[in-house]
Amino acid sequence: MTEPSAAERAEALRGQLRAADHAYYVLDQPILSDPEYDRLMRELAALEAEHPELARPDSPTQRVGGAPSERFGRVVHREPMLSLGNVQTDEELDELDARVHRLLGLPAEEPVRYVLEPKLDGLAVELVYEDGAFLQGSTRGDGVNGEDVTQNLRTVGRLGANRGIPARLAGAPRRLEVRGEVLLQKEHFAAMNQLLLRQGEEPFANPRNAAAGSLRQLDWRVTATRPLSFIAYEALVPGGDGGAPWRHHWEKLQALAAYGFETNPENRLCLGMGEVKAYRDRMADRRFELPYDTDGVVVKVDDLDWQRRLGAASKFPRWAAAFKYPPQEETTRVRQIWASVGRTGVLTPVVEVEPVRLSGATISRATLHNEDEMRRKDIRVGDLVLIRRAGEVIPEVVKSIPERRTGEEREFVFPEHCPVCGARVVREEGEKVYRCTGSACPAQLVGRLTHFAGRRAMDVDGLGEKLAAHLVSTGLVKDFADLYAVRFEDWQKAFGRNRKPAEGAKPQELPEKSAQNIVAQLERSKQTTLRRFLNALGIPQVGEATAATLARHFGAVEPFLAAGEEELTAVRDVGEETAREIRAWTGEPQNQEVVRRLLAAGVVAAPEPAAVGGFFAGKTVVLTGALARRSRDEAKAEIERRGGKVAGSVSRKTHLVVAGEESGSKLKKAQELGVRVVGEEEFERLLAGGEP
Ligand SMILES: NC(=O)c1ccc[n+]([C@@H]2O[C@H](COP(=O)([O-])OP(=O)(O)OC[C@H]3O[C@@H](n4cnc5c(N)ncnc54)[C@H](O)[C@@H]3O)[C@@H](O)[C@H]2O)c1
Ligand SMILES: [Zn+2]
Repeated sequence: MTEPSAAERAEALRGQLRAADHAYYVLDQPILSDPEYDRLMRELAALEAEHPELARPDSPTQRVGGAPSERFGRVVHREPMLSLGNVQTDEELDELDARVHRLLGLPAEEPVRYVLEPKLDGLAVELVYEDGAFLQGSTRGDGVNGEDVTQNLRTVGRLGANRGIPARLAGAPRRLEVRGEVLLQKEHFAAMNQLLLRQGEEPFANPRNAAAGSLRQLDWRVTATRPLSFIAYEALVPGGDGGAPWRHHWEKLQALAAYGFETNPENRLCLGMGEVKAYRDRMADRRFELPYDTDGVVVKVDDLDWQRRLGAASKFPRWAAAFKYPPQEETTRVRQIWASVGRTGVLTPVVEVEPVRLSGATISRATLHNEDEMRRKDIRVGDLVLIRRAGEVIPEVVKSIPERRTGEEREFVFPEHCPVCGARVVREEGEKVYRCTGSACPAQLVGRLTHFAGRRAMDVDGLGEKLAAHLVSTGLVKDFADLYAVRFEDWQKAFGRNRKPAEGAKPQELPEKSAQNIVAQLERSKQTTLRRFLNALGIPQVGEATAATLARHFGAVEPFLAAGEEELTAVRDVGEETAREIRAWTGEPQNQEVVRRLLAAGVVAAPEPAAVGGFFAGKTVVLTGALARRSRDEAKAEIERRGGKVAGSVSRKTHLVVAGEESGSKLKKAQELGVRVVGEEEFERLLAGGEP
């Protein structure tokens, strides 16, 4: 086969991009991930730059958005609605700043004033007001021709999602064109998808598509049922901004708020690139805390006269650009699906995917919560799927892309028998999940053991799934208490199996060392807190939070074991069902016996110590880059639980910087200021109470 010529490749890329544009802008159901789309776009732009004879005025590199759908009336934008150029690195940001200086003839040392705004991940609309009244509203469309969605827009904000789109403005110029983003807040998105599911309709892949799909309805009454919000970020007056009462973008934003629009409280004025970068870092840290999705920050030259002088190049203004975050979504292929059996016997589909980079980490597994979800999303082995990671550690499988199937894909069938113990698998009436019915299922026991040893439970480092599986399969461990009775030579054997000794090491040295290690870990784990201990037991309905409540209430193991249903119900935040489940567990003589043996082995479950005096107490910590073991939120919660504070940017007041994968400018800053920097391993050690 011969390589396609540049002309053929360019044509193929244009075809792919046009199809993707149609799916994304017109149908609101994308068939590519954003990074895939961006890669194709960059390839095409590079080809066209290298071979100018291949450039076409109608190429996707030259055009904004997609063609407006024929289903809507047409609105011609008086001023075209442009896209935003992309910058991805510090160097590109500096280039942007240098270009602004050059084009305006400013001295290099004079800092430019920029307005920084979160890049909202919704869809852009334009609203026309005359004499203060809302006249017409439209989508961006192809930048010049938008879709008339006036009626639909009138309903935005009616459900109280935010102020929405005001019907009348206070004190606005005679004709005013307002631009901004229609979006769905994350919680509204989740609730809306739930509702769509219950009605048997197709849920949306992400809040952006949901906002676009909700607004671009033929029947405005459907739009009215969707909790859409609007945030304004641009205002134009015919005759140039000369006819308008403002000279700076920042003033425009203030004016928009005064007219009655919601503007973004996160917007900031920044002087020079140092402040621009600091803002970007701060927002990157906080992005998952914001109530809506953002996919970057937008940098805009503040001075409107300068904006005019800078103008635009094809589809991008030269006075603004978007700094995009690492992608949250990617497409990848499903290699395999299998059912994993958890500690409560629930079978969960585990989806193994071809490894991809996602918000700063390499991903090879994704979750589907249960069979219903797998069927609904129609995920098959061999499928290309869209996966999404929004703050959590393991990403979620969002959808399959049936448009890109080859016919080789296979559906995954849930086994009728437990893949581990062979017992029957049942799905009870009204239950969403399949469960292994084996009362002595080793997989369940392995699940319970790893939970018991988990970081938030007894915290036995090194007792993972593999080791637990070995202990169970050899019969060494039948319950938690057995763990503390395993003999040293059995640990050695456990570590010796299937292992090649390390290069240069004497045989047996490695297993011996590992055995010493685990014994030390187990010994250490005996000094624990009641909260951790109760969590470790894996009592149905008792997670970390309930364990903490119970620990506070009872203060010791014995009164907890003795408590009847009524007393348990009286504990704050413990409902009747939970109380019943707890009592059923503690009422089981076998369970009582295991607890007694644990205590006899030397486990001491003390009441929670006050959080003072630990390493993190009173310290300010900055997190940067992606951590592999915890989400940002979890890491933050752990630090706060120990009396520390998490800040967004590095300063002289910072005590510690935790640097995960792909940490950037904050790491540099910390090194400049001489702030202590630790990696993930060290951070975990400090959290576990290790010596600083
Ligand atoms: N997955 C796909 O198949 C597919 C198809 C087409 C486009 N896309 C995605 O869309 C991108 C191109 O879309 P685009 O042209 O809309 O560019 P863009 O989304 O990169 O940037 C322009 C848009 O940013 C938005 N925006 C958000 N906050 C803003 C603020 N504070 N100020 C100004 N504007 C703000 C506006 O809607 C504006 O139209 C691609 O890079 C790709 O990621 C994906
Ligand atoms: Zn089983």
